[in-house]
Amino acid sequence: MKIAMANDHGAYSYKLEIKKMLEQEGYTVIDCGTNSEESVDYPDYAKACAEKVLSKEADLGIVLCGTGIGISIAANKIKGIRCGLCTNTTMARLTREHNDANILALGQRTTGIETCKDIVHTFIKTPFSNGERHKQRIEKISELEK
Ligand SMILES: O=C(CO)[C@H](O)[C@H](O)[C@H](O)COP(=O)(O)O
Repeated sequence: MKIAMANDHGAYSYKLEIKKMLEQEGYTVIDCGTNSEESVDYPDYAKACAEKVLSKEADLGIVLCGTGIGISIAANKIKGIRCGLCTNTTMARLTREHNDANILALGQRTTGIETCKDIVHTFIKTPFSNGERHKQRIEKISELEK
């Protein structure tokens, strides 16, 4: 599985730690930056990750900023992206099962690293439930993009 990752300066160290974990587990990580703690604008990195997911170069994406809020708002502006900001594993499971989220958002300043690692594992291992009611709702989200 290929996973695109992108972050702003507020989540650089979490990106490195989660990227290392995923690579050690055999996942391919496409690192869309940023790669320092120099201040940057999170929408640029949300876009970079979203492009990898939409082009299918990556199966899923993970975006990180201080809270996960800014970068998830930006990612969700991009047509075809369903980005779920998660602070626990139940949210991670349900955003895959119910929303078929294709990008996970995490916050370095708000969520502990061990929790984030558990969230990442749950997110990438949980399939969409394929439930009819969920498909219908996701179709309605797509309608909102038109
Ligand atoms: O978008 C955010 C707030 O919801 C993120 O936490 C950003 O990382 C944050 O705004 C960056 O703030 P900074 O003061 O420029 O480090």
